[in-house]
Amino acid sequence: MNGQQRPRVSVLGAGSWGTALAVLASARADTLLWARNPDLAQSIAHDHANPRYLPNTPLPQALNATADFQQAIDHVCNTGRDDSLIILGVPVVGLHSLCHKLAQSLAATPPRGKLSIVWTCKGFQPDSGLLPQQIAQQAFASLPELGLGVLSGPSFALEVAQGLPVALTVATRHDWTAQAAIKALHGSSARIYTSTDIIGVEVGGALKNVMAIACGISDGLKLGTNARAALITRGLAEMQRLGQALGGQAATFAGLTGLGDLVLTATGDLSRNRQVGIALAQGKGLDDILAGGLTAEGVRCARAALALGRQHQINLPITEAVCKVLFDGMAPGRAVTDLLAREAGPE
Ligand SMILES: NC(=O)C1=CN([C@@H]2O[C@H](COP(=O)(O)OP(=O)(O)OC[C@H]3O[C@@H](n4cnc5c(N)ncnc54)[C@H](OP(=O)(O)O)[C@@H]3O)[C@@H](O)[C@H]2O)C=CC1
Ligand SMILES: O=C(CO)COP(=O)(O)O
Repeated sequence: MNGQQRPRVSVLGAGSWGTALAVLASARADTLLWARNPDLAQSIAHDHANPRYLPNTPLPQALNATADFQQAIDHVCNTGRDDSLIILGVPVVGLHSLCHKLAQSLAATPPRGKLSIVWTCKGFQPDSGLLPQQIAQQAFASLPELGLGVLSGPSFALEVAQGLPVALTVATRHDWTAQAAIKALHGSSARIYTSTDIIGVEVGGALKNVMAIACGISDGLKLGTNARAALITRGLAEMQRLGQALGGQAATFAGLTGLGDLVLTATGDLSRNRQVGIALAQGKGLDDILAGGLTAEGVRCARAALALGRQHQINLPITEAVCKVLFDGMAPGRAVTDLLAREAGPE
């Protein structure tokens, strides 16, 4: 691709996943990564390193970074092209404020061509139980010309930043948004699949983190691989029950963003949610585990998932057990005993 043909991408949020996606995009698109911390932006732009979130991982020279929010918006708004893309790389707790900041900026400087925005966070908003798509739709309600979607799937940031293969799904109702994500990311190391089931994709991403905590607890207690397989399978059933009640499609949960991400996160030691479960099983307290600012979305959204389950009269026994360990001080071993002691029932 020459400079004329390359699409433009801005990634907002320079944590581990935002940075890894910016690395991926920089091979195919003119990519600008926005970090709210000026020192981090400087380090990415000049030293080609993100020592806080991806230590010991050299970043491509082609990847540029800034702490100037408006510069990141102008980068994709001034093109007059229809494949410009903004990727939101912040956790669910940061999504509301980032979307509103972005909406303000786009209202003041409207894009010259079609602009797509995809978010990458996995979870429910802790207090409201809102899915990311609901947060984004509210924030961008006055800008109906934008293409909105979610990018999700089994993907540890470190492996993506190292150029290892990955498959992701972009779920959107706009074909041109799917095409923008494909143009920016689909290539030799990344396969991008498309979907229109935004709710199914988002519920899979949210619930797999809770199940990864459960599997971490089980593995930390050394309950064996049979127990882990049971948790993954019954966790998938829980995910699908809640997801369908919220409007997701059954088939989505067997795909990359459901089963795929569940298997990765429940078994892969790079998972922070799994690490939380292991640490809980070792007797560590939640406050100590999260003290360094660890992003473990399953902790933040487990309660919201349980509340949604109750609201829709969906039984979520594994989620409930995880909540008891996380927030009610129940010993991990006791939570397992209680799960096993339930009445027998049809699968
Ligand atoms: N890491 C991974 O492997 C993957 C993560 N995800 C998902 O991506 C999301 C982000 O996770 P991840 O990158 O890992 O998290 P990290 O903890 O690595 O980074 C979080 C980033 O978000 C920024 N941030 C937080 N709140 C705000 C806000 N209000 N406004 C602007 N920036 C904000 C932080 O900025 P600062 O440094 O200034 O605090 C930081 O750059 C999560 O939902 C996660 O589940 C999805 C797939 C893979
Ligand atoms: O979402 C992820 C992989 O797809 C990352 O998992 P963790 O947030 O548990 O590290």
